Amino acid sequence: MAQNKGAENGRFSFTRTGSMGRQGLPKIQTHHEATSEVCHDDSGTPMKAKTIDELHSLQKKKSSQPTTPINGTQGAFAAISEEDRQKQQLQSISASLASLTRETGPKVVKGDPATKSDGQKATHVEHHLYDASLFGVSDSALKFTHILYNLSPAELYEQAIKYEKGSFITATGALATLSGAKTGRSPRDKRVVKDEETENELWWGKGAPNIEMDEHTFLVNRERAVDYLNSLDKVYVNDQFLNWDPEHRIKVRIVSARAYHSLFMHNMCIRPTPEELLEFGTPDFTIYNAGQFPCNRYTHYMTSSTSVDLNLSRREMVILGTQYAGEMKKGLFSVMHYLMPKRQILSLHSGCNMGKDGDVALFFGLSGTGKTTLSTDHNRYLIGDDEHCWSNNGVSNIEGGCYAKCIDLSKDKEPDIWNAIKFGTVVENVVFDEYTREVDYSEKSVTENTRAAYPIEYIPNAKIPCVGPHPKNVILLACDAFGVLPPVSKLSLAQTMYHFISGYTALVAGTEDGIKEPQATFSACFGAAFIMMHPTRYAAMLSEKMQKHGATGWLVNTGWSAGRYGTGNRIKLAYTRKIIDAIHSGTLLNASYTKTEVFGLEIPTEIEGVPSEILDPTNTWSDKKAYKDTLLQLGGLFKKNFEVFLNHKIGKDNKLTEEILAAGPNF
Ligand SMILES: Nc1ncnc2c1ncn2[C@@H]1O[C@H](COP(=O)(O)OP(=O)(O)O)[C@@H](O)[C@H]1O
Ligand SMILES: C=C(OP(=O)(O)O)C(=O)O
Ligand SMILES: [Ca+2]
Ligand SMILES: [Mn+2]
Repeated sequence: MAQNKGAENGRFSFTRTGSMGRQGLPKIQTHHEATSEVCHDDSGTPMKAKTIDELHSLQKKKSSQPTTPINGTQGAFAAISEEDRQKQQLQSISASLASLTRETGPKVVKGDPATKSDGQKATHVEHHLYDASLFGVSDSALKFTHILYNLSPAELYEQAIKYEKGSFITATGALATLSGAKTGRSPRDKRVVKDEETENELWWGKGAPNIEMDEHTFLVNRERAVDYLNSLDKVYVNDQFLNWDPEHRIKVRIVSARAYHSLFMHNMCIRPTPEELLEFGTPDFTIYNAGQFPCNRYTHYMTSSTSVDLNLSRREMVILGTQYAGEMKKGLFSVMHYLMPKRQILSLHSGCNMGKDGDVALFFGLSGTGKTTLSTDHNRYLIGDDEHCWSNNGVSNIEGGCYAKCIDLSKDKEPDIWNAIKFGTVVENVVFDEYTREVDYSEKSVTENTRAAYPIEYIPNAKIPCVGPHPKNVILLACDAFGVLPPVSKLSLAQTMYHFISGYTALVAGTEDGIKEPQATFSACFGAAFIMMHPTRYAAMLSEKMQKHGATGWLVNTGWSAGRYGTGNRIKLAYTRKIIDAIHSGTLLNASYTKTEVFGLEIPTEIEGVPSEILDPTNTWSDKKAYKDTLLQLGGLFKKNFEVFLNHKIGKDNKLTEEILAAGPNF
């Protein structure tokens, strides 16, 4: 080891006597008091390793995660040996990957095929439905499928960097990756199996997000995905949880072909402890993500190469032809939108945070309206940014992570999100400097829908466990591209319901395939793409809960002001934050209000930190006639959209239904 103490203490000297000296260059003498002529390059304790392989083996300590048996456990696995437990786990995974038609296969084995010893020594299981000797085997039953089970982020980084083109480590340690041809969700390619159970329970037909497919076609696609996955050398399996409410926790298994997908779900779902993983058993729901492989266009119901198929009775989802990871997260959200209401629990497409005094706020809104940005608030505890449940126990986050948009992300305006983009975080489709690997968040060259997925604990004031008491404020976020909705209005319960059912916003570019510029849209319950039952079912639950717990509804326009998209400008985030602060603190509840025409919205006359003139849109438009025309245009769109809900009852009696109808625009 060099003992160079630096030039300033004069311990090394240049001499002209060394071999280099003959060529005119001085010899650097790196040891101070030379005691012998022999140069030792090593003065520490002798090496334990004799070979480089032995040396490498010293690097790794036996892992405590996730396979350590717990001593003295009372659980179901306490009595069985570690080997048996591993075998049971593999059998469960093998069952997940089994073909529904072939008699044998797959042979699954744990571990990376690249690590020689794993394939030979590790436990492996073979799936037999019948006696294989009677039926003969296919080639697919002869090979091993290696299972990379609940790998750690570091291991997934190594996998991604080694095997997945487009994977890089950014300057802050995040894993940059590409989602391929699809950089947003494909709602038109979503299919839901219509069977005896779902035919009557789900929302079908005009306006519904559920496009039907039959059970048989689902199985065709399932087989396609399973065969594809088994044809690979290795697949990733994540066993994780959804919902922080322990009473209503769901076990999910995600089988995927990419380390990117595995790390994404590691971040987005709730991560089991090693003890919880030991007792995981059979999952409640399984995703087969074969996203690199297209669906077969000759298959019934297929209208493109992409298909995202949900089978609620089988509790399975199949993904073909899209690698956009958001499909998995939002697919599971759809499942929760089915399972939770059946248990009288309201599932919500909303962000959620809590003040120091325990006041909880929900932030409803479609993609890009500000759920993530506004729920991530340095002065409040973050419960979650996107998917929640509201039960008799209060609120709980469904997920274990956040999925933030990062287009134009700035350290100043969104410091907590900025700082969460570090080791472990997946950043999708961002552009970075080739040399420094600094991400350029303003770059849209891959897509406008650039994203960061990080575990919720990367936000410093995350509330763990992610649960809270009943909400006090229900904030409906609309990004109004017409620029006529006021920055904030206080809503009556009937108005809250009207706007909740309408779900108005402008779709901004990116999150859904094909959207290039803001476009007015109505999406019931601020999440029509994910709800499974009729919107009035969720609305009735929301109104019942808001009434019972005395929550106040608000409509916040995070979109345009002083003109529509193109002429006006987006409301400054700093102002929206001040508005939200005033809602949380309670000062806005007691402010003085005036009523707007057409929409009949109560708007405050002043808010601390916000210029009063912007609070009423009539002030900000220079062309008053254009304002009135645009206002009426939007009002007309609302009316037209609401027509399909006119003959649906909400709640127990007709009173609320009538009030809701009257709470829309009047002109
Ligand atoms: N006034 C505003 N309020 C909220 N977000 C704003 C505002 N102005 C610009 N933005 C930007 O809009 C985006 C909102 O996205 P995000 O919070 O991820 O939406 P969601 O979680 O609802 O999909 C962020 O990129 C944010 O920086
Ligand atoms: C991930 C998504 O959620 P959001 O845009 O609401 O954050 C999405 O809609 O694909
Ligand atoms: Ca979000
Ligand atoms: Mn969302």
